[in-house]
Amino acid sequence: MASPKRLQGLTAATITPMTPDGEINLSVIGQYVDYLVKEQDVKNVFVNGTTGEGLALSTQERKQLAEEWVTKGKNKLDHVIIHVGALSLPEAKELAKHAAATGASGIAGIAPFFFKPTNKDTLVAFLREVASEAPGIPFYYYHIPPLTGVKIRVEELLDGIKEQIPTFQGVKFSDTDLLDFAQCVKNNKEQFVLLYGVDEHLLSALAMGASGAVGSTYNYLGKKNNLMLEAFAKQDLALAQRYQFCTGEFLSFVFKLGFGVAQTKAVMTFTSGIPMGPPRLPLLSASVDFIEKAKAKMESLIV
Ligand SMILES: CC(=O)N[C@@H]([C@@H](O)[C@H](O)[C@H](O)CO)[C@@H](O)CC(=O)C(=O)O
Repeated sequence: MASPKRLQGLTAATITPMTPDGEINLSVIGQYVDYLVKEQDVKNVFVNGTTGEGLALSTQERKQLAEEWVTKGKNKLDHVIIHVGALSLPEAKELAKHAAATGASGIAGIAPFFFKPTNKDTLVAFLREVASEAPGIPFYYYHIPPLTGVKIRVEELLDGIKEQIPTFQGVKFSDTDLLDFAQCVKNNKEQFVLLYGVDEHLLSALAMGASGAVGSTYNYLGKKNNLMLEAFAKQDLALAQRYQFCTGEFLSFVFKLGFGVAQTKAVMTFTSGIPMGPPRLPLLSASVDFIEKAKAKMESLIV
């Protein structure tokens, strides 16, 4: 599904549906695609990332999910980006090669985070080897220092990267360092796609010049966030703020209850009606108390 369109707008960081006994549940992916497209106006997905518990899945499971998303997304989704990052270089390369063979529109990779790259050159060397397994599709760097602990500034990383990685297309920037993000935009806006990944701050990133966003809340608040993008494009800042405050009100409420991937699965289950199942250990399922309170909050949201 190599897409001629440049990636922009919203991309849902997909959840990995699981059966009650913890197996991946491929049978609902088709329904999930239709829900995103029809109910949330979201036509781009980022598969096997943080929200998708990618690093908690086996290589085989990651491949099956990649295949299913590409197959079910055909003629419905604009972009299916497969996250192929792994701690082991051979595993990341295998996943990259596989994603390209399935027909994914792009691949992305995080920095390895057990043995960490200590400088830009070693990080680029790792990413280059991964990207070179999929020479026909775009590669995106997935920057998420709160989880990887790899804090190499993206501004520095992007300097000269195209010479090292010819398929380099952009960054999924999941960090709150808006100075670094702004420098990336200032230096590379024409050349690269710069996607922001902290949903509660998206409006600030749009003001900095973000090309779009990747995040977990676009699974269930995609429609409202699309309206925020529209309001921002029309320079209606007051309306854009109201939509951002709506996401903020929900997240600020659930953060106080304890919020992460497990809770995202629960929120998506009650919002979409598609069973997302439990998370995989060491994550634990959201409590009944969380689900009741989050559901009531979601139903009370107004713009
Ligand atoms: C740490 C984390 O999970 N961040 C999320 C956000 O969408 C996050 O859930 C949201 O901003 C709420 O904090 C995304 O950046 C992650 C993401 O895009 C992914 O799952 O690959």
